[in-house]
Amino acid sequence: MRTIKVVAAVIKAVNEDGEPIIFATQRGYGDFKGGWEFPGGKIESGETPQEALKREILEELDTEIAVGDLIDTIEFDYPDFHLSMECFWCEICRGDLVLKEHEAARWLNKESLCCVNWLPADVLLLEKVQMNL
Ligand SMILES: Nc1nc2c([nH]c(=O)n2[C@H]2C[C@H](O)[C@@H](COP(=O)(O)OP(=O)(O)OP(=O)(O)O)O2)c(=O)[nH]1
Repeated sequence: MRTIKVVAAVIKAVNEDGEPIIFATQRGYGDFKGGWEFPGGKIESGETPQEALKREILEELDTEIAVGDLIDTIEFDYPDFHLSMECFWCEICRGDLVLKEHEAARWLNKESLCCVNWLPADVLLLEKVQMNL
């Protein structure tokens, strides 16, 4: 089975009540349309994961991010491919998270984190994100 290498950004911020929140996006096209994910995409040849993530977030959300620590690498078998997805904590440096490709987006806190219909692979990451919010 072919492996697709993807990087994903768990963009963290603080809301007006001082609570930590993270940014989730809903896919606007393709096989997984309507599913919720962490923004990001495929690593191109010659890129580090961090470079790929900065490029993807600039392309998809018109926003510059700082890439922090690796949260986890998710390994998941979809019917047609194996996904290897490196997920990083990120923060916004500049920009307003403009949805250029996604259908919708939400800021989620610890309690609402599991309220959206996450893609199957992402479910494996949620516990770690929740523990560290
Ligand atoms: N970006 C992202 N992709 C995810 C997540 N969870 C998950 O299963 N995926 C899967 C969906 C896609 O098959 C693949 C990411 O590819 P991608 O974001 O480049 O999207 P795509 O296949 O539509 O690619 P393309 O049209 O831009 O080439 O990883 C996630 O949280 N974020």
